[in-house]
Amino acid sequence: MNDDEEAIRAHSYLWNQMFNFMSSMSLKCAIQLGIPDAIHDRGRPITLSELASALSIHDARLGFLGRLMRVLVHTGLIAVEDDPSFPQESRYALTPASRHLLSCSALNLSPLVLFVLNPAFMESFHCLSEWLRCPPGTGAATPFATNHGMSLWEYMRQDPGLRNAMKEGLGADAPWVGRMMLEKCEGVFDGVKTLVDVGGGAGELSRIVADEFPLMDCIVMDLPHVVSESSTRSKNGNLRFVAGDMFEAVPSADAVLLKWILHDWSDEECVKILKRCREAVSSNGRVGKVILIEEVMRPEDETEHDQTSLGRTIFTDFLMMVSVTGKERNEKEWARLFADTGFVDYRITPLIGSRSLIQVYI
Ligand SMILES: C[S@@+](CC[C@H](N)C(=O)[O-])C[C@H]1O[C@@H](n2cnc3c(N)ncnc32)[C@H](O)[C@@H]1O
Ligand SMILES: O=c1cc(-c2ccc(O)cc2)oc2c(O)c(O)ccc12
Repeated sequence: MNDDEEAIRAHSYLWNQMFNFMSSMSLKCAIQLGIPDAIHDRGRPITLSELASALSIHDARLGFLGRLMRVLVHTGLIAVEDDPSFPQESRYALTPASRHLLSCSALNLSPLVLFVLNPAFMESFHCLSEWLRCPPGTGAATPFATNHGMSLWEYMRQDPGLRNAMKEGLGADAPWVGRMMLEKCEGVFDGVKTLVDVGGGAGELSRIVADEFPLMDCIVMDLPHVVSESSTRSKNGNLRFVAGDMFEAVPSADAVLLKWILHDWSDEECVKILKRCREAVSSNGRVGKVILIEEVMRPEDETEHDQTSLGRTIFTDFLMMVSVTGKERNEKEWARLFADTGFVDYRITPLIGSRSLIQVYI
């Protein structure tokens, strides 16, 4: 490769990196407009004018919509099919990726996309360099707090929109996690008469467990402003919500469930939470366990291009650094946390890629 060719390649790489945010933004716009659902509802590939009419977009904006569609085709979210009988008009079709944005999809990722791409997180990335430059002992705990003057949790208390987006975004995988938990972790709820889902949000995962085990008493514990908005019901009435602070106390139970909780917190904070969980499952003579749904980062997540996790865990770890005080952890880091809290053993069951269920024993 000569110098000119190398410079062209280098520039092209940089242009792509610079414009990467437009892939995310056009994805968000496609979800907000309901483009995947409109294509799906038509039952066949859709023309631009049909799409505009399905989305209630005025004819005067047809050209703009066409340019958005060109970006979505370019990024691979939408496919374009040319029908020989209508050579003038392209028809847009779903791809495997956009099928997972459909509201009828069991694995609908749209709520998580809308949550992650909310302005409160995105603005915080502008404060990353300022935050990194802070001398030790100065500055806010996170770039989010540098930007907003408060932690994500304080921000959530006063922003019902973001609170709801978090509930919907992180709760969306509950049907899938629930199914995996029951299929891949046989016996995980054997002997569990009382379960507490700590930081359980809307209680979607607990509802699935409660419906599967009608005799189990399922308690979702979350902060007061979250619980006061929760109305999820189980078929058998064995699901209830309690307000509490996991740093203070966790209700006594045979098992404590934490899904996407500990990755929000630093090691020191996790030890405090796990101590409260340990007390909950060992109180009143119980010999219970703690069940975590978390990423267990594997060596290959940091090196190889594995479609199931690569990038995802590196990026969720980065998001945890920017938005909260947490991080994604590998097995050694998890084992150290459990030992530091006085747990004697643990068992990891991979659910998909690095997303795992960890049973921690007292
Ligand atoms: C990342 S979300 C996970 C929600 C849910 N487990 C899920 O997977 O959908 C974290 C949850 O922890 C809750 N939370 C934060 N601080 C808490 C505290 N001190 N005590 C109890 N819950 C807390 C939040 O309100 C939020 O619902
Ligand atoms: O934006 C996120 C994403 C996650 C998340 C969801 C699913 C995974 O497999 C890994 C990470 O978790 C988050 C979270 O806990 C939080 O407090 C804010 C944002 C996100």
